[in-house]
Amino acid sequence: MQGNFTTTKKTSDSKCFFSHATVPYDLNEGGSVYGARILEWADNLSGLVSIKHRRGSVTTASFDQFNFVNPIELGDFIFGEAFISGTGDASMEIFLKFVGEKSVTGERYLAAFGFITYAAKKLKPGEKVPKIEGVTEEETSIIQGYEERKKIIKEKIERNKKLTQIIKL
Ligand SMILES: CC(=O)SCCNC(=O)CCNC(=O)[C@H](O)C(C)(C)COP(=O)(O)OP(=O)(O)OC[C@H]1O[C@@H](n2cnc3c(N)ncnc32)[C@H](O)[C@@H]1OP(=O)(O)O
Repeated sequence: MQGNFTTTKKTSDSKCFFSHATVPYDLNEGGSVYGARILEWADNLSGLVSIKHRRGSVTTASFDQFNFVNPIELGDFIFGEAFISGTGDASMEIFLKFVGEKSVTGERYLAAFGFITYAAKKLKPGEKVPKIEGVTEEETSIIQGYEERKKIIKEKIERNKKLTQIIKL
């Protein structure tokens, strides 16, 4: 039986936050936070957001873009924030930012930001993931760019089909 499951949810329904004081375990040999640590936090945070948005199982489909803007030093605080920035039929795009903060002075800087796509698993026939509506000006503005980003993602998926045929196993 087919049904119309489409609803709209607000970014505030699924937005998630991360906070952490950097410790030696987080560092690379150069003394700043290891990029892969930030990617792990990012994937974890996006997983929470996408599960809360669809209230069902999900999987990471792609790190569409991730930008390391400023290094995070030992002792700095790091604050992450992630929200749904666009939805397709089965996919959810999550925007993330990580802001560093000097623990003593409170000076803040943009450490990293990016977009990750998650895909909903086990959708019922006719079911789509809920659409998204921004609450803050920042969220609404980022959501407005979704259609343009989705176009680039579709082109990438088509290019990847050719690439996967030539990648040797
Ligand atoms: C949280 C974790 O640790 S998960 C572990 C890491 N992730 C994995 O192991 C996932 C492995 N990959 C897979 O299972 C599959 O490739 C999937 C589920 C991601 C995609 O499978 P597909 O058969 O391509 O599914 P399908 O074509 O229906 O795509 C589902 C949605 O994902 C989107 N999608 C698929 N591949 C990509 C990609 N590379 N980049 C961005 N979006 C993608 C599609 O556009 C589609 O979105 P839409 O319906 O909103 O247009």
